[in-house]
Amino acid sequence: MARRHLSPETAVTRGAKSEEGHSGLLDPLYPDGETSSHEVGGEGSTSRRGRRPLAAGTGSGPEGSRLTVDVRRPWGCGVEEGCSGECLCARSTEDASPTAISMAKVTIIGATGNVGMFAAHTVSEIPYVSEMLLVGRPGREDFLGGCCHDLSDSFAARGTHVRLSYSTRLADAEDSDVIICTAGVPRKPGQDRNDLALENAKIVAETAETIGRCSPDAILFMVTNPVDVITAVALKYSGFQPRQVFGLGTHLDSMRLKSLIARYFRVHVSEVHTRIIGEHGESMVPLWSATTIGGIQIHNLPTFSGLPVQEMIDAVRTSGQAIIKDKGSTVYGPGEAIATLVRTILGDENRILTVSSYITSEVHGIGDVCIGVPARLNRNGVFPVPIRLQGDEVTGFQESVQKIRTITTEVMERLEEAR
Ligand SMILES: NC(=O)c1ccc[n+]([C@@H]2O[C@H](COP(=O)([O-])OP(=O)(O)OC[C@H]3O[C@@H](n4cnc5c(N)ncnc54)[C@H](O)[C@@H]3O)[C@@H](O)[C@H]2O)c1
Ligand SMILES: O=C(O)C[C@H](O)C(=O)O
Repeated sequence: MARRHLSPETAVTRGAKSEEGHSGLLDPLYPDGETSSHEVGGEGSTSRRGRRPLAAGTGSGPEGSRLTVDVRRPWGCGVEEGCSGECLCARSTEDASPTAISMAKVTIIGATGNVGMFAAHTVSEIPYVSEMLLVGRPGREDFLGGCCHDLSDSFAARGTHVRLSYSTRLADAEDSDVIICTAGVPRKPGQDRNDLALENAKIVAETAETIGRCSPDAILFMVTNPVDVITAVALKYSGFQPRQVFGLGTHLDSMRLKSLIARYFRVHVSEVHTRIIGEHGESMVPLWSATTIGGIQIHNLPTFSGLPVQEMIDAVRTSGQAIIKDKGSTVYGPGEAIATLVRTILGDENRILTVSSYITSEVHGIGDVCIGVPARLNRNGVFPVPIRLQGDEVTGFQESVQKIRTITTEVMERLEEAR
């Protein structure tokens, strides 16, 4: 697969050209109509990977907050250079990142669902995405076609272009750089995410096996719940390396806590840096030791003593179910969180975000489980960052790991029995 490599400078030039109305570059290797899936390109849809979308960048600061200064500087505003991760973990030659930024194909599996559909919109805004494939189940062709049509109208309004296609065949995900999986049943009011484990594991095991065969170099991003268990299933059945598979994990929970803290202290969300690790679920663990406001450790703020810590954590724990009860599903939070992570990978940003990742011994020697931990994300995938926790955080994390490990083992056994 030929790739077009863009340095940041060429990226600007091409963005500017598109703004003036140029239709983009022709890639003679990939004329229109070559893919087996259904394509919905706007007028002037020309190359498979070579288009430079016009979308403004929306860079992410600590734990994913968007920095407005990033607009139209998709490679970052420079202020993040200090948190590239290199000071925290030695880089091996294995994970050395490419220096040029290449355009990417992103596939969304489960694209007819609430989260998949909105993720298609948010991911299409990422300036490194030149091609997007929406995958749904057989029988949903009209719906998928309608989604592509609707999205391409939004591109016209936004002034961007991403080459869009849809398919009901997973094999068309071939050559994807990132594959996002939102396929699976969502919980109903009153259910726990873990109630979905076996049903969704069956769907994901089959999906991951196919992806492992047809797109062996992709990075597989799991959203389906219970996301930690499902990430482990995807890792096993894809046959991928651990760096290639991760889940949305506690990134969304971290965003929810960030929002509550910012509101409490009446500061802009970008001033708050916080993390929740462990299960994306009941046993999640807030890291107050890693929480800062305006760069000041939260314990050093006199007002911290008045912070309703337990209420805040309870609110984060119950956020998903509260939204599901009121409006049926969570969409905007996960959709934006998905885009932040995809952008961090495709932009080779090396930011440290909290995702569900396979750990060996990075957190207090605990390992052999997929769970929410701080990890460095770049074009080569996801690399958990070795950390030490403080006080209650250690026992909280151990308990969370134990819970997820038990459910994962049970699900893996049941999957094997069923096959
Ligand atoms: N990790 C997170 O933070 C997070 C956030 C939101 C949603 N989710 C999870 O994402 C999943 C999707 O949520 P949603 O609200 O979009 O649900 P939805 O019902 O709107 O969409 C489900 C999607 O999965 C597909 N699907 C269902 N059964 C399938 C099967 N047997 N084979 C193939 N595809 C199948 C459907 O066609 C649809 O595209 C759920 O598991 C939900 O819990 C996770
Ligand atoms: O809560 C859910 O079931 C959906 C998702 O995990 C969320 O937290 O929004």
